[in-house]
Amino acid sequence: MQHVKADEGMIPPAALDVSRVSHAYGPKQVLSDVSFMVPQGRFSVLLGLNGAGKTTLFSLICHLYDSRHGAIRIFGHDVVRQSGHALRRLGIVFQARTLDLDLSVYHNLAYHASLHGIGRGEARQRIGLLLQQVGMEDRLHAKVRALSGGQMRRVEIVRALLHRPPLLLLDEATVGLDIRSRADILATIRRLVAEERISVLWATHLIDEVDVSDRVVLLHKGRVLADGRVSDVVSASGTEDIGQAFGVLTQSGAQAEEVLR
Ligand SMILES: Nc1ncnc2c1ncn2[C@@H]1O[C@H](COP(=O)(O)OP(=O)(O)OP(=O)(O)O)[C@@H](O)[C@H]1O
Repeated sequence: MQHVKADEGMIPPAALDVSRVSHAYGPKQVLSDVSFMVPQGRFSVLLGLNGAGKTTLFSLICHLYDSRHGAIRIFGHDVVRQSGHALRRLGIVFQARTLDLDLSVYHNLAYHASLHGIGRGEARQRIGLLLQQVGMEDRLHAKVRALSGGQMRRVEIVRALLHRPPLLLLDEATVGLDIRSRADILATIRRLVAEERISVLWATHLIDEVDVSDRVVLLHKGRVLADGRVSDVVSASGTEDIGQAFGVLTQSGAQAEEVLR
């Protein structure tokens, strides 16, 4: 699979370019030579079982840890050497909830906006607009503690988008939500991609969150087994759908890597 580099002439850089990244916690190797790209303005899925290494990868992308092996670029900016340029283009929703339950929706968001140097007037406007986009404009002054799990996730999505990042990463954003809330959150993000042209990497272990028109990166035990359009991954694995492809690839490991990369 060909990976286009950011500095190749007229070709626009990928929103996210992960190149040959490895990571170990002490002696435990959790990512091995991981490479893939997230194209601009598209919804891409990072699909992997629990423990595949998705959260570790996200931690490296947002520079919580140094990636000592390999390189990560956001719109062509290296997250280690040009972290300011790279990280201001990135919004992230972590798996664990991180809102202050005792503050209102507005105060949680306004606090975050001020950390990004967004003035009070602009922050108020932006918060209003984004809450409207996620269908929560009527909850501006509600205490976060009073919100449902799905509503809290929406507030976290708004918070991640306040500084207008062109790339949004979401780590198991629907975990712990009921079926209806899961579908609503996913639809909201897909609409943002279609209407605002933001680039999204959606990490999940749930196959039913993958659409046939998506791009998918299949991560298993710290290795990328497949990377490309869902239809290509499915046909290259000789199966009928991404669920079957996932099953085949995760059972046949290295052999599958030969077929699909
Ligand atoms: N701080 C840490 N120290 C040691 N091992 C860790 C640490 N964080 C994660 N791991 C291990 O690294 C592997 C990958 O974990 P990671 O959380 O990145 O996977 P994941 O795909 O996000 O799974 P999940 O959805 O369950 O969080 C797992 O075996 C996990 O136990």
